[in-house]
Amino acid sequence: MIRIGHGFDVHAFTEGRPLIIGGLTIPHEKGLAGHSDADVLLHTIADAILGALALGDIGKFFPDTDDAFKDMDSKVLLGEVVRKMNEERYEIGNVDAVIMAEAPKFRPHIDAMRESVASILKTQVSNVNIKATTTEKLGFVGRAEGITSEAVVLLTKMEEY
Ligand SMILES: Nc1ccn([C@@H]2O[C@H](COP(=O)(O)O)[C@@H](O)[C@H]2O)c(=O)n1
Ligand SMILES: C[C@@]1(CO)OP(=O)(O)OP(=O)(O)OC[C@H]1O
Repeated sequence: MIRIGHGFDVHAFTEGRPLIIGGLTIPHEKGLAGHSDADVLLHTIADAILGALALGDIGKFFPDTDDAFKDMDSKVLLGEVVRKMNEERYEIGNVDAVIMAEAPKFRPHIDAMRESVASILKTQVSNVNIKATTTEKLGFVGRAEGITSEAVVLLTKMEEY
């Protein structure tokens, strides 16, 4: 049994916060605004997994009106979604994600990001692909107002012994 899910998220740039993407702090002059640490990539992957399981979205489980999730580490958030996925007896088949940002350049960080995401997802690095693109200076991403990300995940049913 396999299930597919799609995730999408956007966060605006802001001064005075670190840029945290894929669980890593990426050197940049601005970070992202959010109720949590605003890790747009991990939120996207969490939403894709919840989508595949028809469980809704991250706002349902981690409302941005709840102080408990203020400045939350999104590695914990995604870890909790992975726990729900395993509870439903599913595991990651593969993930393919894209980060859309005018800057910074993510390519030097992609391998470390894949390791970080794979470890949270409890899967092999070869099951995680992360891409980056600009939007050729078009739109809010092109004006460097924020970062957006999309992902698709395939989940596979765990073998029963
Ligand atoms: N924030 C980004 C954006 C892009 N890259 C890498 O550059 C390649 C070319 O991007 P274009 O948007 O000009 O097509 C892209 O394929 C990525 O490898 C990046 O690292 N960080
Ligand atoms: C993660 C949560 C909760 O702290 O906050 P944000 O960092 O604002 O992220 P978003 O992707 O807008 O939605 C999910 C929120 O509930």
